[in-house]
Amino acid sequence: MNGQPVISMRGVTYRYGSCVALDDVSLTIESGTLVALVGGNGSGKSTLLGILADLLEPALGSVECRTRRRPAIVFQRPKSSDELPLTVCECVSIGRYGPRRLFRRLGGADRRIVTDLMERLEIDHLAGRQFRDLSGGQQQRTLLAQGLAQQSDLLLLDEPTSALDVAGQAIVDEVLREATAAGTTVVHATHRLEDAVRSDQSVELAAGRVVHVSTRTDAARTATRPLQK
Ligand SMILES: Nc1ncnc2c1ncn2[C@@H]1O[C@H](COP(=O)(O)OP(=O)(O)OP(=O)(O)O)[C@@H](O)[C@H]1O
Repeated sequence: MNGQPVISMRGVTYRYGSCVALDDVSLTIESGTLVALVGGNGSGKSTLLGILADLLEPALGSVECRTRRRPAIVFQRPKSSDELPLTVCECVSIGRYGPRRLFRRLGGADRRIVTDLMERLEIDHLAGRQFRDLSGGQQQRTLLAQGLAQQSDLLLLDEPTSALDVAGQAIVDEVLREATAAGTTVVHATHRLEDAVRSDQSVELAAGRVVHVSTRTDAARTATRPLQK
């Protein structure tokens, strides 16, 4: 099903009180692609992720999300992260509890998924450490593993590599590529130009509006169209 439109947004506007965070945004995202949301501080990237995650309700416009599962969203730094006494392994395991299965016990298959992801993101040696005691980059890899553990077909990431060193970025790039190759659609907000260049589609926001979209073909990335008024 790769290449099918999985998200269609039409004329989406979102306001925080009098602040217009998204202004008449239209966007189509295909399944199995890596999409970068780029733009300066306050341009609307996190708000757009919140809309895609169905956490925020647009004031105007429509959002059609043809995913089979609930989207997985990974925030930069959840507010609870300094309070909850969770180990890295427990933190990743949270991704295996669906909304209605909070009190079920994890089975062997769940534990294997958690272990594999910790190995893949090279945090397995930190499994027993407290999440709140980790460095920023180690926390980001743990939260990404938690998002991937949900095995959603739509993964939404808010600046997943902002605290990572070069080796960590390479690991995450590879893991995200594997995820899209397996059919997962990944949308990530980023300030890094190289993330945008490596993505299949790059969506640039400024003051809540989409000002440019570019897509990458196998041969090269081509600027397709300046968007909107
Ligand atoms: N909870 C909120 N209450 C009021 N205004 C908000 C709130 N969250 C965001 N905004 C405003 O909405 C606009 C878009 O913010 P958003 O966080 O989506 O931008 P961003 O591109 O993710 O920024 P950054 O790169 O700094 O993370 C900004 O003007 C911001 O001040």
